[in-house]
Amino acid sequence: MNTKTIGFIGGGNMATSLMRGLIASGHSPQQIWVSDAVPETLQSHADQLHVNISADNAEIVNEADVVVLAVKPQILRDVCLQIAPQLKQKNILLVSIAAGIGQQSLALWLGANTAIVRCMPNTPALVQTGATALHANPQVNEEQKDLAENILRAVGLTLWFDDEAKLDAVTAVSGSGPAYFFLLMEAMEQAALELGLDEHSARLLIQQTALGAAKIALESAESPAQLRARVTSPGGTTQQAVETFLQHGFVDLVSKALHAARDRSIEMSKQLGAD
Ligand SMILES: NC(=O)C1=CN([C@@H]2O[C@H](COP(=O)(O)OP(=O)(O)OC[C@H]3O[C@@H](n4cnc5c(N)ncnc54)[C@H](O)[C@@H]3O)[C@@H](O)[C@H]2O)C=CC1
Ligand SMILES: O=C(O)[C@@H]1CCC=N1
Repeated sequence: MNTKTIGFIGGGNMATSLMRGLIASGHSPQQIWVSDAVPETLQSHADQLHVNISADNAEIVNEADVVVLAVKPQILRDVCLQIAPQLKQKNILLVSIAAGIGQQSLALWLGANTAIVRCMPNTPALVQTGATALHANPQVNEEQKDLAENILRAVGLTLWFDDEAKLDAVTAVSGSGPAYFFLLMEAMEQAALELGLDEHSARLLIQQTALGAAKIALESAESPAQLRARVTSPGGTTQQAVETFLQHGFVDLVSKALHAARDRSIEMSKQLGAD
């Protein structure tokens, strides 16, 4: 387990997932610092996670060996400009998890010599089943690469990408991805109620089915199409359902949704970044 002090600027959904995941995997809460603009958020982190809190982003930079930028992309520029003067005095690794903000913008705001790992995690980090893509700028040394990887690997799978542009696609696939599965679960639950199941039974059956499908997909050497075929008895119930999905443009719809997410990531970098 790494013994570095990890600072989070922004203590919202994603930072909470990462902090909980790190603590669950053995990282000491004493070696985690978090700042936030909302005092109640900070107090709840102190009460529930027993991490160190501060209302001052500058204090996070002072205390930490690595700082994770976990604010919304819309305010990232202001936060970076705020901490930039301190970074000149303290050469530490910055890890940005903001969607759609590229290395070029981060370097402009934080200082050209700053070691920056840009990454795209997802909320299942909360249960140590996250998936994170990472990209390092040339200032990041091997030790810092290991440090960033250790933080994110504590909460799930990590994958490095040399080509930063791929992170827009990753955002559309795994960054936003949990929401797509939750949407499917919501829709299945609604349909299950229409079919006469009670809410409790429907939710349990759907959750366990999602878990089982993910587990089998991970553990099997077969493709999703082959696994689907194993459920689909000719002339049976699954065939009816799958044909209904396909006839109504399911595959095209998923493609359109992922393209829209990818395009939004690119658009955000143009609107909010300096790329
Ligand atoms: N939620 C998700 O599934 C994922 C989010 N991300 C990225 O993570 C970042 C954070 O997203 P969420 O956690 O969902 O947002 P969030 O809104 O839950 O958290 C942001 C936090 O920053 C705090 N904040 C606002 N201004 C601040 C300031 N000046 N200084 C310090 N803290 C301040 C807010 O009070 C809030 O608690 C975003 O950049 C997003 O693109 C990346 C991957 C997945
Ligand atoms: O919706 C968003 O913009 C962020 C990035 C990926 C997941 N949540």
